[in-house]
Amino acid sequence: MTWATTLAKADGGAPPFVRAVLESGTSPKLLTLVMIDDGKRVLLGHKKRGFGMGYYNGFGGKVEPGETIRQAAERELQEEACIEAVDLREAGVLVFAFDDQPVAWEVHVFAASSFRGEPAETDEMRPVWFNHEDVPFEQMWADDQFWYPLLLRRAYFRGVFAFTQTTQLLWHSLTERDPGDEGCP
Ligand SMILES: Nc1nc2c([nH]c(=O)n2[C@H]2C[C@H](O)[C@@H](COP(=O)(O)OP(=O)(O)OP(=O)(O)O)O2)c(=O)[nH]1
Repeated sequence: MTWATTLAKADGGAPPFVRAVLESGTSPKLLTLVMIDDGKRVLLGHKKRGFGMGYYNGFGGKVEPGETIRQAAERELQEEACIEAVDLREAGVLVFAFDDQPVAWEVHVFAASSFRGEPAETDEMRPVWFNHEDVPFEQMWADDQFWYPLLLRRAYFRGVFAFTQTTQLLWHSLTERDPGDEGCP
């Protein structure tokens, strides 16, 4: 997570708990998030249970043992929205540090513009299309408003976000990157 540590030192520096968790040597918890964006509208799910309940979000969840991050993204999209992405691409990576958790969350964001199947409501999500200009940020995670513009213009992004009380955003640092560029941000 070298890039995350570098970002944590940028923009005035993250709260100390962020650097502590990033430099602890403990592997982050890996999660996925799939955004369906047809160029004019995004497909979001209204989360019915669990972490982030009540928020609109893309589809995703924890990476299970034995699967790749991409396989996890495909599985979660099928499980939560009943669809299969046709042109799934890596869109960015978000690292979340919470002041009450010993490990960081590393969320791998994927995007697709087309899919097979018909989005359907599941136990976890109720799918709803939103025009780009109507994305309901007031009913979404507080960090989303910062990286959505990059997602929608298909710029690869990396960000580090610090939360307290689970949902209150304290600090963030975000960078736009070329996915093939492995140098420092
Ligand atoms: N947009 C956005 N998504 C986030 C943020 N934080 C965060 O965990 N997510 C995403 C990543 C995952 O897709 C999802 C959380 O995963 P989850 O708890 O639903 O995982 P899961 O489906 O494996 O869990 P479960 O229902 O089996 O318990 O929320 C955030 O700040 N913004």
